[in-house]
Amino acid sequence: MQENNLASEYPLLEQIDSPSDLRKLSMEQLPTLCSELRRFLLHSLDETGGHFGSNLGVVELTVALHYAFNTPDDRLVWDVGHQCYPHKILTGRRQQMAGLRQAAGIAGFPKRSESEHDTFGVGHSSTSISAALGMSVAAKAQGLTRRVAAIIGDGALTAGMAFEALNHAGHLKADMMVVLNDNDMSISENVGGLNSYLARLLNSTLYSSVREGGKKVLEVAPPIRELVKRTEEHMKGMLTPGTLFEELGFYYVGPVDGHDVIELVKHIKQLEKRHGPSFLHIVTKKGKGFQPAEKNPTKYHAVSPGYLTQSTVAVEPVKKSPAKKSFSNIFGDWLCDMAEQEPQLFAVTPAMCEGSGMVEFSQKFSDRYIDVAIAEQHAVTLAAGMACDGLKPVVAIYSTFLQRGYDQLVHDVALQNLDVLFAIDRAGLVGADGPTHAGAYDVSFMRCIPKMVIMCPSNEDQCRKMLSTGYHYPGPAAVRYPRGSGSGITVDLALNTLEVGKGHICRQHSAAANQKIAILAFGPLLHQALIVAENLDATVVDMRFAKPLDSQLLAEVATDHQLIVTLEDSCIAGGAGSAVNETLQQLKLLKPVLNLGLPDRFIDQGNQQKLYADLGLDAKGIEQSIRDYLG
Ligand SMILES: Cc1ncc(C[n+]2csc(CCOP(=O)(O)OP(=O)(O)O)c2C)c(N)n1
Ligand SMILES: CC(=O)[C@@H](O)[C@H](O)COP(=O)(O)O
Ligand SMILES: [Mg+2]
Repeated sequence: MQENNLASEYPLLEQIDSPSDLRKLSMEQLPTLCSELRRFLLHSLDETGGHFGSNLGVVELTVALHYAFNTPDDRLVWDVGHQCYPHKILTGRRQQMAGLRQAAGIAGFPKRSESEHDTFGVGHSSTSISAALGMSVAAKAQGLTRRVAAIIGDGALTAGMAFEALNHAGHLKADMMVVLNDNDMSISENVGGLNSYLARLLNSTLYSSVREGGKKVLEVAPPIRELVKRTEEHMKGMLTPGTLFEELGFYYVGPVDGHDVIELVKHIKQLEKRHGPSFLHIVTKKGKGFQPAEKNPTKYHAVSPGYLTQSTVAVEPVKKSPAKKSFSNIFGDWLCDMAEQEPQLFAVTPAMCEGSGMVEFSQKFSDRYIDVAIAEQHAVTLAAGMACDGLKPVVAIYSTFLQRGYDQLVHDVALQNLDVLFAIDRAGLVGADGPTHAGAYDVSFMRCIPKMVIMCPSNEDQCRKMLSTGYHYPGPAAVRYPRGSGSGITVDLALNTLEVGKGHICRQHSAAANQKIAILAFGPLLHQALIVAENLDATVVDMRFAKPLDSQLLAEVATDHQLIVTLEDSCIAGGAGSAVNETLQQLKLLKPVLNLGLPDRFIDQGNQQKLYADLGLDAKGIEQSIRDYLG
């Protein structure tokens, strides 16, 4: 976006390089600023793509918070952080929006190293209340009168962690504000009793009018304040029970129109004077101001570049239609096919139906489809319970989000050897979402769990076979596959299985090979290994299982080769390569081993393929590493 265009198109917005500039505006100018900001977002995201509906929905809220609070000294803590673009624009990063979610550009989530305004790094949901409470505790300990607010969506509020924090904040009577941005949506429709409860709160006009009446008097006649307050409390007790949030110790205000920026500023200013925890419940529309997104917020949760021109015609956001099926689609197809013949198959998702490729299953097998909301821990233990009593649960979960359910995986599933299949999507690097969403650690954190079977498909066909293998394996099993598509290989539609713990030699070095090198690949990087092998005349083994490792094959290969190279799209620390090292030691086969995989550091966002290339995990880089190792 050209800065010289901004002067004419965004006259107010271009005056704002920090929230202190924003605070120079009059209240009356704020609605105009909001419409400029919304327009800016629409155009900026047309160039870069990114999270969409949530950002359009929080324009007024973001302006109001920065206007009412003295940021960055006061703290704003965003939950998930996918709605932080207006915040980034108002905090000096307007021009950097052109590089949003790109390599060397600004991140798509709040990031402490990027700005003092990003008070807490995030990407996973439901952390904001805990973090804000921590900041409130710190402010008190240091004698600071700092205001702190957590901004959380109705989806993120469904996670246990959010409730743990509410419970504690009420107990501490902490000086903090929770702003609930209720747009009645998660990525898909929000589910659960809490969602119904919020809807009931919206409908209880009686309660709102009592509170509204009370507030008006409260502002004009201080002596009557206590009387009104007591009457209000009394009425609440008589007419409706206190809200859940009041019961937890919060002063609740709402529901408030989250698109009325002036009202929002007034409410926030009122609340920030109070001591103790307060709860501002605002109602917004996901995708506000862009009709196709308002109508179809799930499709517009995130967009690809170029959505704007075409969606005004097509109403659907433009997603590049890939010729090849993604691994998520391969999983979704397998799920439907397996469910046809297995009546006890149930599929569980923690709020990631679309991303996990489960839309068709959710429609065809609605009675066996379970969206637990954003509740990964619960998803895993729910599956454990189902497995105890005769069902065959399949938990579809992103690698990064399984981190949330780790104790449940160990203690509730594996320890009891329960028959649960984990379909782990987004394994490896994911690209634009960056380090918060990288599926880098699952092999390492699962490998140490007794009884786990861990499968790493190198292509789509193998992925399907591994899903069937894991499904029939009578214990905890995981298949981990990457974001996006594979090579487009034809998939055998039969529901065949593989032998557990068996690898496969794909290519043998020739008799004339100078150095006998064996590349042991775990997962989709096998294709890069095969290219390298042509140049180096190496053996290539598709190991398939990170656990149990094919130690017999490994022993054979180690005996016959001078160098073993392990290759994986997960972190080397404790990964599949480490399993090879350990096994070789146990077998007393002390061979030189070169472990290639994700390095022991967090990898920033960027184009997925390019990131792998930059890390030396494309054919060229792998060959170079091997040549360097051999000296
Ligand atoms: C622990 C975790 N699980 C799942 C996700 C994926 N995710 C990102 S945004 C989102 C929906 C959040 O809904 P809400 O908080 O209501 O925000 P909205 O998108 O409606 O603005 C989900 C499920 C995540 N980021 N973190
Ligand atoms: C913010 C969040 O956690 C999700 O919206 C995530 O960005 C989805 O990622 P995919 O695009 O890989 O489904
Ligand atoms: Mg929501």
